[in-house]
Amino acid sequence: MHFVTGYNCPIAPSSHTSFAGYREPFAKPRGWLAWGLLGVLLSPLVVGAAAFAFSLFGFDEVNGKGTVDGVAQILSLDFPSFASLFGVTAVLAPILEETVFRGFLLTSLTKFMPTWAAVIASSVAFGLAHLSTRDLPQLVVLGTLLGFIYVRSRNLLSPMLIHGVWNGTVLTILFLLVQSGVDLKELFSAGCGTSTRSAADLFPVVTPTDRLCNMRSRRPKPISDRQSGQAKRRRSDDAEARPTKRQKKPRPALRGVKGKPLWACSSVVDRQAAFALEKILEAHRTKRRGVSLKSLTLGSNIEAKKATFAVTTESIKYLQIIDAILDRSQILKECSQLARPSAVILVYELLFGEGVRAQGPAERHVLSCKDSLEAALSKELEAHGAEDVSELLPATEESRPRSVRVNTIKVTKEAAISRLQADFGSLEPDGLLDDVLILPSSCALHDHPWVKNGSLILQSKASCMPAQALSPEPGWTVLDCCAAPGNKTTHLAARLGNIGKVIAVDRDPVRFKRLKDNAKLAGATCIQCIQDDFLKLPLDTAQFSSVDAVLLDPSCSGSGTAHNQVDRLLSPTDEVDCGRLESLAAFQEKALRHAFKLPKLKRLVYSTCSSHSIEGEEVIEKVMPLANQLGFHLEGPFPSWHRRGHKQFPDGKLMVRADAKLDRTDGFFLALFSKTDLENGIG
Ligand SMILES: C[S@@+](CC[C@H](N)C(=O)[O-])C[C@H]1O[C@@H](n2cnc3c(N)ncnc32)[C@H](O)[C@@H]1O
Repeated sequence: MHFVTGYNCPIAPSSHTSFAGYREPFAKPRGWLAWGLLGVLLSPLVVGAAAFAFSLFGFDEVNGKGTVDGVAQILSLDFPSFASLFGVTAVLAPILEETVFRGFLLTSLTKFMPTWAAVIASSVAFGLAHLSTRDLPQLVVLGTLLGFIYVRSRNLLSPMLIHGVWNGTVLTILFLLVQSGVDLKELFSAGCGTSTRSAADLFPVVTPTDRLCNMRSRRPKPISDRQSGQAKRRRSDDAEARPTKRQKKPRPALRGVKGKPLWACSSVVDRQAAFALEKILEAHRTKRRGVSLKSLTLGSNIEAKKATFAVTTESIKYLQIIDAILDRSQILKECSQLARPSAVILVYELLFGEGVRAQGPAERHVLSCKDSLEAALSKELEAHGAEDVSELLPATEESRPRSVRVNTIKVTKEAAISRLQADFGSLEPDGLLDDVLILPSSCALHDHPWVKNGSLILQSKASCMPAQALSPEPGWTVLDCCAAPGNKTTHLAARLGNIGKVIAVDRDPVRFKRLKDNAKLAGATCIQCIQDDFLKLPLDTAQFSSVDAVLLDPSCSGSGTAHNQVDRLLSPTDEVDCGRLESLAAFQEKALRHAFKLPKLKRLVYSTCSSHSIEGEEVIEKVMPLANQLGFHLEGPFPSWHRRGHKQFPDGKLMVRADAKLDRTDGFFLALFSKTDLENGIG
């Protein structure tokens, strides 16, 4: 019997006598089933043994997408979808791939090489065609088994049967996992070294539908139905969420108890919030710095950013009381598969948020404990003599207006005003800063198309002060000494009209990448990025002799932006780490002294988002003698701005401050040095 013309390639006479029989893919009608069943039995053993052997050589550490990952992205509880996916992976793919790789390729290769070599070569091609480095070794082994069975049975039905049973079994296992509440996307993104990862390695779904699945997975996933008005906002947030490039999902820590995978929240927002909460609590526990609520909830890989941010911050606000409720109700003791962060989020949703729907096992468990959770809440209120839960919440600051900087390299201020007015209704230009617009706090700007294309920059009003204070002239060369992520750098470029040069320096590789990306997004072609330690730059050499102005915005305690920091919510005390402040201040002074080495320097702005004078006025006062000696004086920028440096410092009135609470922006400090024009006697 001949198969589809074209796949049944006529084989030219060859020196390898054993191939003649493969001209007909179903040449041997009898015995194919026995070979097929033998292959079905052998395949898990052979592939499993191979996976184990490869892991001994470290192959299991290879990263990248596995063939099951794509399937995991789209597999749902919906049976018709599963049935059609089953048809593609367990029936169509085996027929097509066995026809191509065994019926055609293997057979054709036997013309040029011994049969065993053709089996291996076709298996390598089979493995490579799946475009998965991670699964390549197992795919080649599986392909070899399929080729061997084909050679022995001389009937393409045998490898088709094995291939179909393999894919069908893997898909069914995945489906059963989904049904038992396991989130496959999280399971397979859990990183190297977990048992789930090796399970995925062991069972690659062998089908080109992976690519189809990967393509489909880039579409945003619809969020669960919710009833309230806020729920509608969330749904629209999710609908807006367009995953950028490849969606990088947050990787939750899978801490299976007794080998059981943990339940994830079913809704994207709750799942992301639980992940953010886990990371924040971990960082708080270990006193690790650099974990930001914003990047965990508003980063480019996050779907429905605003809702995720809201649920995470609200849960943190309620954390103490939710912890007490969890302990009183003991609902975590009864269930080892519900991790505490997910429980916190779901209890928040159930008791204080929008409610919980019985979508998955985590939700179902929390709902089944509703009575005991409510009883625990009542007892907690009673214990504190509180009438309402609001009496137990930490005091939080009122929400601030949003400020946005118009990137004048890309759009005019007028165009930005009319666009934002059309989108949000009310807004007002800032009275002090030329290119800053102030919008109501309710405006969701993170996903705005003009923010995404770099026409608008989300930047606090205070953080826009330094570039305007420095006011470099078009054609100048400006050195931004501690530049990343580049908010002020791109602002400088805009103030230059993109004419001249901004040399942007940062030593942190991760932040440096963001600096470069932000410069590109802003269309600021006059920015030259240098990844280096600013303190090591030879500023007194010819290389920097063209620098006219400096912006020094060094690392600081960030105490002025503490209202954005979760630490405040987690332990709302005003504890100050004096040792850290002193070492930051020492670096700031050193950096400032270093900047004054520039031979042609005319203007220098020093700024920090700190409310501590040790990082502001004190640094300036210490460097003042050197500055005076070099012919610099303090200029008082923004004379109409009321908040100046602390009064106890003689030059305080020439410095600028912003107070986080009173000025409803970041707490900030700024000082401007200007070269005294000795010739004209202007000082
Ligand atoms: C406050 S942030 C700068 C924020 C930036 N000006 C902006 O507006 O986007 C301080 C930066 O200084 C960088 N930094 C700290 N020490 C440095 C050094 N010795 N050399 C260069 N960069 C440094 C940090 O990596 C960090 O990105």
